[in-house]
Amino acid sequence: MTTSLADVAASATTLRAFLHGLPGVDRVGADQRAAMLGTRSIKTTAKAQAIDLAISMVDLTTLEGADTHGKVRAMCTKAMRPGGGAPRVAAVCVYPDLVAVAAETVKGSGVKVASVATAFPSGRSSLEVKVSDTALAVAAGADEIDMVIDRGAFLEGHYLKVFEEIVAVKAACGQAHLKVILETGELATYDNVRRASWLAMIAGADFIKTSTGKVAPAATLPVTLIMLEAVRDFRDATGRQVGVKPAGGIRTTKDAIKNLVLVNETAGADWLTPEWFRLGASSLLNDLLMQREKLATGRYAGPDYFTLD
Ligand SMILES: O=C[C@H](O)COP(=O)(O)O
Repeated sequence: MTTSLADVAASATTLRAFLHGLPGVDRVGADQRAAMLGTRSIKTTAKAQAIDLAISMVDLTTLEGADTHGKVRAMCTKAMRPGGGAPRVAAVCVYPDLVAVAAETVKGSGVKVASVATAFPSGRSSLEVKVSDTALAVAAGADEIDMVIDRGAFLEGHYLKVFEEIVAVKAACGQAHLKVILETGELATYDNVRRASWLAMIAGADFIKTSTGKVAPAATLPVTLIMLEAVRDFRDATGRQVGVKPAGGIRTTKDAIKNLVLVNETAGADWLTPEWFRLGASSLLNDLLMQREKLATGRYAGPDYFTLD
């Protein structure tokens, strides 16, 4: 890379020139490669390991207006001890006002608390509100902040505005990790997914995340593939590793394993840990646990065995 990234973000013009200078995404190629990797089969022993790895990468999520303290506590208990000897999940993900309840429940377990600050899911609020939303969530005990980008500004080409918001939210995070949600289902093109990925990483994202789970399409394989290519290329260019989190619509063990194959074949094995790859999902964990049980015993557990998400 001939220009340093500090120079890239020096002005709206340089940032725009850099993002529009990224190679275009071959749409057909990306769709075909994702489809091809999605059909790879894996051996039974590898499948058992893949299921446990996937469980350890789950950001177990509840993001409903009707969420209660009781629901969040129950979800946290399941996150810490999914049952049957399965590993704990990576994190629980909740709205900011429920961070304190989650943090108290998972304390000392190693399960992180993530929160969707910044006027999630639309992001339609002032920067002051977004920064304060973030700071309050961190003060309440959030280890990770999942912010949404301003898709309106991005689609109008106001990249510096999006960049500055991410920088401001990152500053408000302090020690907490920042996941930047691109909401790829609203970005219209794969080229935009690549541009938004780079924009977020240049601005300081620790993770890039596909979706809020409130917009369709959410975490499609081609979009995750493009984001994995972006983090791989960003590390080659800068030496800094950024994580990836597909989220929204990932419900089955099959979906989870397809994602793991994609990670391995695209970004590489360095990303195959919960530190660098997460699966944001509200109902995936139950299917992973059921398939795990099936592999271990040869039969599915009864319907009452697992708590419903
Ligand atoms: O961040 C995670 C998503 O909101 C979860 O979406 P989901 O309910 O489709 O699994």
